[in-house]
Amino acid sequence: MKPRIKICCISSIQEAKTAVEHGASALGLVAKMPSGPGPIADDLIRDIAQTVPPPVATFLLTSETTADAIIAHQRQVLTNTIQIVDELTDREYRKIREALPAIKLVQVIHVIDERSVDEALELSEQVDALLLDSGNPKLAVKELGGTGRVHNWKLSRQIVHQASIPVFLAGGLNAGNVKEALDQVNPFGLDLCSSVRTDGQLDPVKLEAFFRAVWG
Ligand SMILES: O=C(O)c1ccccc1NCC(=O)[C@H](O)[C@H](O)COP(=O)(O)O
Repeated sequence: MKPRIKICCISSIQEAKTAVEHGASALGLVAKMPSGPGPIADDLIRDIAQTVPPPVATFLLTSETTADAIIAHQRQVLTNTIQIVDELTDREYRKIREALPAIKLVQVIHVIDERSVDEALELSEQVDALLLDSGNPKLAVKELGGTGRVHNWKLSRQIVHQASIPVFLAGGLNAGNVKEALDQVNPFGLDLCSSVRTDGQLDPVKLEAFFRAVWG
């Protein structure tokens, strides 16, 4: 099956249109974060999400860590998917589902060591998909994505093989390494931000090269 491609860090209606025209099946809209190149204002997330045609998914990337705050955040921006980039400290996934039954939930796992595999498999029971990324939530200034770094794909491969829900691979993917990533990890989808940008703007030439590298 052809891997789905999610283009993240979308920062304007025009970038959303460009990514969809190239074949993106999901767009990432990054809200306030402790670090990283992608955040935009909630009003802009809402404006962009409203222009995206079905069946393209709109992911709100939220750094909120409680169910109540995440529910309130989605209600401000009205995306059809929530990507939780940090730990949901109260583990109240069910509360989010009850409040927002039509909204899909994606949990990010920052793949660091063997414990990340256990964490991923445990949380896979609670959400619709996992996204494996290369951040580090333990740093004084948390890194929750957009690092441009790859992580240990052997661990990601274990998660993909053992989880019973779709898994996206993220972290430092580019046109030059994506074939190897697909061979090693075999994810349902790919997610990327840094490598398809030039001076912070989505670059159609880099986007084209990435899609060509994946789909031929
Ligand atoms: O880009 C950011 O600023 C960011 C900050 C915090 C969480 C997520 C963020 N970006 C969104 C993504 O999910 C990226 O696509 C993902 O981390 C991969 O990024 P990259 O390694 O740059 O391709």
